[in-house]
Amino acid sequence: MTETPHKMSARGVSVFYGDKQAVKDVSIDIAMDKVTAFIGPSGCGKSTFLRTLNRMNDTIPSARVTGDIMLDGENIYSSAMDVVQLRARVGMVFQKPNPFPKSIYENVAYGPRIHGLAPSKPDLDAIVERSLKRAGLWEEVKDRLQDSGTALSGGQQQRLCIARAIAVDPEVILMDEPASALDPIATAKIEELIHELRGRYAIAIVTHNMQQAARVSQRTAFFHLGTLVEYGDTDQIFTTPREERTKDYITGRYG
Ligand SMILES: Nc1ncnc2c1ncn2[C@@H]1O[C@H](COP(=O)(O)OP(=O)(O)OP(=O)(O)O)[C@@H](O)[C@H]1O
Repeated sequence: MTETPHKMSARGVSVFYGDKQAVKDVSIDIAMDKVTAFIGPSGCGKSTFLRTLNRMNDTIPSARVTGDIMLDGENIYSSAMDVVQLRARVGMVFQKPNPFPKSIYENVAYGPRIHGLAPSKPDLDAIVERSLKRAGLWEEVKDRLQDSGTALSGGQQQRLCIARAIAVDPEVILMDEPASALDPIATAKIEELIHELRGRYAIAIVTHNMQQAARVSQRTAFFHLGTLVEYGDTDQIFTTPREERTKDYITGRYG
């Protein structure tokens, strides 16, 4: 695999829901300047693993995580870690767009305001504009910032959610099947956006869609039955997988 600086490192991570183990002893490094795709058949644990990276599983009462996850060398599961701060540094975009039932402006302004990132109204306006521009939505909404975020199309709502994540200046963006609820045109826009965001943020994306993984990522991790079977450069995983199970999956033998 090509050498590159790491942003996050997981070591020996397991996740349990009650007695059931959903993720088994996963160790992986998430590159600073690349898009990492998590692929694998339904139920293999890829979303569960993604959620360990910003402690989103903390919100599920039956979930228990063991192992270590470091963000710039700092253990995110240590008691010293402020989870609210962590989720600003490691933002998340979900499968179903989930804007707040508030204006487009407020959706983006809320995070920077509560994190104290904008001392004045002009500062906040500038953050909102910059975030919407980076999310490729500004031109479509600049004249109606006070309209409700929920009145936008599905694809626009998802880009609004990306703008909301960007607004608090994250270091990592996690995306859990961000385009699976969208039509092909909206999906293509999200994929283009992922290309544009690469380099500025470390990005990890769960996708069911292997073509999408091949298009948007530089690294691919293949999960099966809770284990990380193979991790490598996307080109290698899709052309010369080392593991039989990876080959079976990418050639469509199961999943
Ligand atoms: N909140 C939960 N409570 C109990 N079990 C769960 C919960 N969420 C997921 N699981 C179980 O953990 C396993 C892994 O699920 P997960 O959603 O992480 O897989 P996935 O690979 O992302 O699948 P999919 O692509 O279908 O979302 C599955 O067996 C699933 O049923």
